[in-house]
Amino acid sequence: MYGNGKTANGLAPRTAAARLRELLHQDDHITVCPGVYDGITARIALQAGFDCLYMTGAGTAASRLGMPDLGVVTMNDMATNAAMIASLDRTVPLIADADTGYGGPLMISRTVKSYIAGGVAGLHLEDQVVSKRCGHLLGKEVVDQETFISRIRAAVIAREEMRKDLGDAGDIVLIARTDALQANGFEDALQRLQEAIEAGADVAFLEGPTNVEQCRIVCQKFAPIPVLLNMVPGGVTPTLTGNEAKEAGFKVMIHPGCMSFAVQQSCGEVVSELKKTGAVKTPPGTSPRDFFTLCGLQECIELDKRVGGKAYSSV
Ligand SMILES: C[C@](O)(C(=O)O)[C@H](CC(=O)O)C(=O)O
Repeated sequence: MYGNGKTANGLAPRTAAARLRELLHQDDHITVCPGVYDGITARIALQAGFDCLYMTGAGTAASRLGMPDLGVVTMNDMATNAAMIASLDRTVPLIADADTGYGGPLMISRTVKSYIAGGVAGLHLEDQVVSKRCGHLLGKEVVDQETFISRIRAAVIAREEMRKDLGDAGDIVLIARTDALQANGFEDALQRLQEAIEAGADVAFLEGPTNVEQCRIVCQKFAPIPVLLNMVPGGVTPTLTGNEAKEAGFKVMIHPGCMSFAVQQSCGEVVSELKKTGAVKTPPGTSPRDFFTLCGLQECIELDKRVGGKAYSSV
């Protein structure tokens, strides 16, 4: 950024949240976000040209802790991971899972502020109990509606405080997620989302709709408030394509498991081959250079050159 408040291309800089808000309010458009959880998966998704990424909590728990999505990750695990991913390409907004907010209202405030400070464009906050689980597992428990709304209020106030200090850079898109459908039914889940929107949330997220009719109803009820669809393979929601989800009325669709499940499958095959034969079959053209290029090798070399370095001139 230059002293006149403009970027190198002469345009006013846009914050991550502003970019996400723009995507969410485009007519006849659904934003499809791959679920990423580390530097490699984020780089792969960026290279594929997605205009928004999703940081999955399940993937973060699995990749950072080797643990299932059962509420084991802490705010620091999540905020650090989200900030790293958001930093890889500031022009591509990141939506990050914030689970239950990791505690009471004071902790939720701290979580929201940490995500904003890390450059996250949007986060979702849910109404499961703190010992939560993946929304597509059975036996979920939710907090009462009043507690859920106090979580949303805590997030809204944290954002207000950040905006007061930082202006637009203090903004973040708040996505209210309810898991109440499984235990309390559809009407209760809709009511929870309604109150969350009234409390200042920007996007509604009904976790685990079990049929397309529920999808259509939730989108119709909240329009023009954007509604998010969580597409989990093997989960409780019927599989919809991007177009089908758009037709149902969704404005944003996350695929949290798309990378983790692919890694489980493809790495599983590679290591079982290695175990069996003692050799690894790599596709032709694979090399360290190729892999590091995915992770910004060229930009690193350029930076070193710009400061007069020659360290990588013969890499
Ligand atoms: C969206 C989600 O919160 C996530 O962690 O990515 C999970 C997805 C999953 O566990 O596969 C969810 O609760 O739906």
